[in-house]
Amino acid sequence: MTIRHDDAPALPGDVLLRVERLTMRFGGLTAVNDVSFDVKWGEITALIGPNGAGKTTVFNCITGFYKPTVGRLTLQSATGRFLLERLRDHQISRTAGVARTFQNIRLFGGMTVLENLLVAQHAPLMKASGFTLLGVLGIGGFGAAERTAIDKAKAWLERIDLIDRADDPAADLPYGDQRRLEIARAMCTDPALLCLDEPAAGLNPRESLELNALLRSIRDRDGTALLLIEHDMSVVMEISDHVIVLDYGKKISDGAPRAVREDPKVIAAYLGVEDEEVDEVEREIEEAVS
Ligand SMILES: Nc1ncnc2c1ncn2[C@@H]1O[C@H](COP(=O)(O)OP(=O)(O)OP(=O)(O)O)[C@@H](O)[C@H]1O
Repeated sequence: MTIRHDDAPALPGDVLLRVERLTMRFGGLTAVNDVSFDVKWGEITALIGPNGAGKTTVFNCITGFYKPTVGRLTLQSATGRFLLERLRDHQISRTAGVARTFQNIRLFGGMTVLENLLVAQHAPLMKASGFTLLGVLGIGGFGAAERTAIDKAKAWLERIDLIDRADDPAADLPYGDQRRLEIARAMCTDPALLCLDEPAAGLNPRESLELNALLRSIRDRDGTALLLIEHDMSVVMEISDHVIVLDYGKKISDGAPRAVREDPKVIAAYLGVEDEEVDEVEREIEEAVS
């Protein structure tokens, strides 16, 4: 069945995902409150904010883990226009082309590094088999599809410098390598949008630099847009093109990294000051920069 939502309004050509008035309530708690933003093609967009600000909840709404209480999530890619809030999570990943990684690494630790990248390509392989045993045994296009899958997996292992570890169990890799493998696994599905939940968490400075290089190359070489939640401000400021800041479920700032970093509302949120003290923070910043 082809899923397309042609009744959704067209987005400007440079916008891949438009989040409009997104609200998510859990009983009496409003975790995300009337949040709107765009994710553009060819950009790395960072979603930041203090603990409990609602970042993961926004991710869970975009990727279909939660059904938003209110809001429209329009994704417009080469394969069509989709209203994500109407889709189930597997449709969002397979049909709309949204891939994600989690805060905690979720590789198949007992499988080899190569197998982890082949499992990610399960859907096209099964399609090539015609979902029949004869298909899997090589009648029809399965053999060619399998070779394509292996070639793609190997190309990604070359790119993340893990080709020499292809036959080792994924669990034996150092933490930073597991992170990059998880990202490569997500990229094996050829996503239009890659959502990364705290990709730099737990990395040492060298691993963090390798991660930055990988994320930039995904943006520049693969043309995949990235949306990431990140607490490490050096990573956010270094690689993001666009930053959105949440605090208590509301968007408080949205713009280029430098502008957001100097926004008094953002500084106040991170310092944990009350709303009425924001003016004071603003004055202090102005005095400091003048
Ligand atoms: N399934 C849920 N049921 C009830 N409350 C939830 C649920 N998921 C999240 N929350 C609440 O929603 C609020 C926002 O949580 P969320 O995890 O989205 O924040 P976050 O910005 O990702 O935080 P962190 O940086 O600590 O991961 C929190 O108060 C959290 O306790």
